[in-house]
Amino acid sequence: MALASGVRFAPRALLRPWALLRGTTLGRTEPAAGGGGDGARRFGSQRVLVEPDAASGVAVMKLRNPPVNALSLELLTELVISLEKLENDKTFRGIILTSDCPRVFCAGLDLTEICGRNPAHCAEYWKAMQELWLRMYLSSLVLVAAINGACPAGGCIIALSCDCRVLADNPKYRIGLNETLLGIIAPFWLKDTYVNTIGHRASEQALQLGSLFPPAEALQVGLVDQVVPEDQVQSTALSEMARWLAVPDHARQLTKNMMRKATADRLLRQRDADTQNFVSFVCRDSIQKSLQAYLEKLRQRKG
Ligand SMILES: CCCC/C=C/CC(=O)SCCNC(=O)CCNC(=O)[C@H](O)C(C)(C)COP(=O)(O)OP(=O)(O)OC[C@H]1O[C@@H](n2cnc3c(N)ncnc32)[C@H](O)[C@@H]1OP(=O)(O)O
Repeated sequence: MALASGVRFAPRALLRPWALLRGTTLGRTEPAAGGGGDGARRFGSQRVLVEPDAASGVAVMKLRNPPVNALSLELLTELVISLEKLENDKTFRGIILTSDCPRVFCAGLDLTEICGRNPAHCAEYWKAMQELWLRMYLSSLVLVAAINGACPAGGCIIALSCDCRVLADNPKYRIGLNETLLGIIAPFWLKDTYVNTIGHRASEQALQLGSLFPPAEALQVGLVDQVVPEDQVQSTALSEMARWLAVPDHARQLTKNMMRKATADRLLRQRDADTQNFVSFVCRDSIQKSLQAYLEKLRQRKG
């Protein structure tokens, strides 16, 4: 993790996700709709669409794991790989992260990955979640979240790992860490990310109550930086990106590292213990029952 002008400080090789991608189309490059030159070619995978613009050095990364962009093991893996690809390509200085699924930015953890699964699977899944958070939180690129849908729990953590958040002004698009409402507890690094963003007292309240904030409240508490009409989310995210890219990379990167390193190091120091805690917690019968009941409620809510 050497730190110097233009040097990337994101931890690398923490996970070897390639083996998980059997049958996916990661790395395929195709012309973007209406595009022509190299700068308009898009790439990505089955669940992550990347639209790079080499001229501006900005890539738009779209989550597309319908119906709700739940963070399945495959989606986590493909996100990590797409991020790594952009981090390693000196053409790119920023990523706008958004959803390709209508009305939902990201529904958080894919509960089917931790319901009725064996401890080894839960451990593999949790390591992939840690990996994504570490990579996003410490990314040397500017990450702007263009939040065009509901953003609970793990979805909120992904947004909070970005440098800036623009939320569409729709009362249905609520954002926050609602873990307690599922009968589960946010681990310390989710809590730390929350505290770093909205402060201790607001986090204390919001975490215990499992609050999901509608846009105006999310803006007021500092969970998002801008709330704009839905059709302006993308353009506002681009304007924000321009503001962040106006700062010399090395100064911005070193400052970001200074602000975030201690929080990330805390997880890096106790990654295995955190995984064991997660596994032993979610594998308890009582927790499995709550998760199952929550999933059932979600399924019945439909229609
Ligand atoms: C112990 C350590 C804990 C660590 C941290 C955990 C963080 C987490 O992320 S826990 C996950 C928390 N997530 C949620 O509470 C979100 C639940 N989902 C929703 O509230 C809604 O689905 C939505 C607001 C995101 C979208 O609403 P919409 O009406 O558009 O869609 P639905 O009809 O509700 O859902 C469609 C479909 O998707 C299934 N589904 C929804 N969320 C999840 C999920 N997180 N994991 C797996 N599956 C999910 C839902 O059951 C529906 O499935 P069916 O089509 O089969 O009925």
